[in-house]
Amino acid sequence: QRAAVSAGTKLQQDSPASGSSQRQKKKNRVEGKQETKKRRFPLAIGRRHKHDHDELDDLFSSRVQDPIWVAITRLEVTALTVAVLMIFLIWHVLHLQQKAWQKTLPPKNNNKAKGLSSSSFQMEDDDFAVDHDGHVVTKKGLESIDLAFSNVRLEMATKKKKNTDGKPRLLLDGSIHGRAKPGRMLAVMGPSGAGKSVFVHALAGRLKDTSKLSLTGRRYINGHAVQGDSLLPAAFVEQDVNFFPHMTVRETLEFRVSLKLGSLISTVERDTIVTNLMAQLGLTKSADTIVGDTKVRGLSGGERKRLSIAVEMISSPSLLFLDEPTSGLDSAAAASLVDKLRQLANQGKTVVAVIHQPSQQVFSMFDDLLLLSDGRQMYFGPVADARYYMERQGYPAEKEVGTAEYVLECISRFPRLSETDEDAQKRISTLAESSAAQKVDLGLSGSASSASGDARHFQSAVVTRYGPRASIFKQFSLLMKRALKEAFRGKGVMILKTVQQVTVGLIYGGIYKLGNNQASIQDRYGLISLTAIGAANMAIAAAIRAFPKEKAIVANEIASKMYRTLPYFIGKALSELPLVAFYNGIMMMILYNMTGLNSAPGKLRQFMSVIMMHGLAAESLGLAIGAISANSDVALGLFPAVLILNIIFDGRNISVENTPKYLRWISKVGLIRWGFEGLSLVEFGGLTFSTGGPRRGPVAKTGEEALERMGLGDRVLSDVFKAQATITAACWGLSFLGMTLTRQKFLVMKAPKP
Ligand SMILES: Nc1ncnc2c1ncn2[C@@H]1O[C@H](COP(=O)(O)OP(=O)(O)OP(=O)(O)O)[C@@H](O)[C@H]1O
Repeated sequence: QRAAVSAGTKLQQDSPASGSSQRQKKKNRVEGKQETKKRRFPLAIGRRHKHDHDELDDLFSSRVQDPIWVAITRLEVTALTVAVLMIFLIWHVLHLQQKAWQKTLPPKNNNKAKGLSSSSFQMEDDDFAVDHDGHVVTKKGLESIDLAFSNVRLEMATKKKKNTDGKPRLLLDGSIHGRAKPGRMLAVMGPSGAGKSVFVHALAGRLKDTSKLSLTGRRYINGHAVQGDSLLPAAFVEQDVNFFPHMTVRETLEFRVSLKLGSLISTVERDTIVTNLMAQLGLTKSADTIVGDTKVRGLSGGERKRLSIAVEMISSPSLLFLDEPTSGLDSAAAASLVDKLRQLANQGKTVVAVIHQPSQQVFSMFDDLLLLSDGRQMYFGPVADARYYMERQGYPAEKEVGTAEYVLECISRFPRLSETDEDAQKRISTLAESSAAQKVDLGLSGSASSASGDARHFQSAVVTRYGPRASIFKQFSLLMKRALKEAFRGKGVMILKTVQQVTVGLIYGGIYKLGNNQASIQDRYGLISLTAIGAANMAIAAAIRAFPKEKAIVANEIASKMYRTLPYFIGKALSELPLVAFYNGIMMMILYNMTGLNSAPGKLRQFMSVIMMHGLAAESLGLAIGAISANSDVALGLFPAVLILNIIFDGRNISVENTPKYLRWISKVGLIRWGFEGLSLVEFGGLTFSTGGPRRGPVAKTGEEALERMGLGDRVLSDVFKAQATITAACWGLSFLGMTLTRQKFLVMKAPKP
């Protein structure tokens, strides 16, 4: 304000006609108002017709000398206001979610801790109890689960084509029946493509819902029929489990325990649970090793599998499904892993695992066996009886082989020695018929056949009913911390991106030497355009490459109700900010110092602000593409089209007038255009050019004239910031929507038609 008043007075004093005629006074008043306006809106430097260049320079110097003005410029005020508004908005949205979350919690009076101490404690809750060893156990009679199943049938609709009749394909034929008991391990085995994986997913209620598949069958828990709900109260260890690669084993477990058990436990209790889990699954030695992935060295294959079991054991499920837990492991590692499963079973847990080509040692650790071939059941019963059963069916072993190898050979669709193709098919059909006729005690209680009210009983006893136990704010803080750790620990990626930015900056810096002749106008536009395209390209590509993989992990975590989409997404978006600022800042500093960009006071700050907002908008667009795409291939496929559209409509390559009307909106949302315009306004604002040197088009003496020629005469920098903020916000919204809409849904097992 002081600067405005003094500059206004100065203008009045400097005016040659001050106090002479009324008309002149009026003119002075108008000019004074315009000047005041310019002082209030210093970012409106692109308005060439509103001021002349020298006055702007004077005004700038006077402001720069004023410490208050230096400290609080419109740019900082705008940034601060936006930041405060965003924090308020985020807080408000999280608060609303927190309220909704609280409604889903069990009544408070059941949620209490007893006799808490660091070494010995017990907590009680509707569904959980934490015992004195720090193990979390489920309650309500589900300490053990006896799971029976019958008539499991999975159909896939097919289209009628030349060589198909359009009949549905049977992936599981409806003959499958059996039982997994507490304290026992059931192995599901069969040749490749037999339907083992789809069967365990269907049984656990984890088969991804698609319109093509329909699933029927019956499941019973402890003798009671499960109705309707697809997800069983069980842990499921997928074949390929992805973790955040830069987190250590301990951090991964701490993160999950904190989210799953939230306010039920203190930090000391959390640590006890994590220590016990690591000891139980033989991970203590690797506690501080990062998990790693195909690119980052970390845990061994066996350790990673054991970690994936450990994270599932957090809520101490009584029933555990595993899809090929030994695949990719050598025989010693496979035996060690199955031994850990054996120990869990010995504690009373029910274990169901798909096992592919086990060694005899691994095979003999299982109690029961379900054999499948071509979606049909070949055998269900104790492992110990399998060999005798096959021999009784008339298929004796042709040579000295272990039972695992022998039974797999019996159910192979390929001919055995001295068999024709027809014989092989007949063998499979005979075994399928015999097994369908096998009597299996499903352990049904009297009420089992009724549409059981008890079904509700076990649905209510699982972690899935209430969702995450950590409050929304706790979820947000844990997720934000994880995202920041991931971002800053990926040193390889950080170094690579930094080198990339420095290299590109040095290439531009080595080539562009901007003088002040007429040719330099074109050079400036060229450099600015390349900078805007390069920064957008790097940020979008990086987000597209990294996000779909992360989305797959997050989708699983959200499906297991560890946390909600919103706190994850806000944490993710905010954690990106520091690195986006860092990478774009490096590039801008190099260009600013090497190419001779406009170095008037305050310009560097404006360059930095525009390029950082540009990087943020590009990163958000990358996130949005990743979020709406089914996988990284789709996202990478969309990338060139999105980038090309952004480049075409960057404001230089096609005029608005010649753009088809229905495409004009693209230029409004094209982030490269706004990046280009923002950098141009900062660069050209206040420049003067000599009239010499080669040129294209008419002479432009000032930066404002050059801007006018590019059609940017009326543009102001605040328009650019508004557009960049809007694009960022819209992309965040789209990403959130994409993540919510592409959330995993599971196929419900319906009762078979009578
Ligand atoms: N979501 C799905 N939609 C359609 N078909 C599917 C789906 N999932 C699996 N299939 C088909 O079902 C059959 C059985 O697949 P599944 O993955 O269960 O076999 P598998 O016995 O586990 O084999 P492998 O040991 O090789 O993993 C395969 O022919 C597969 O193409």
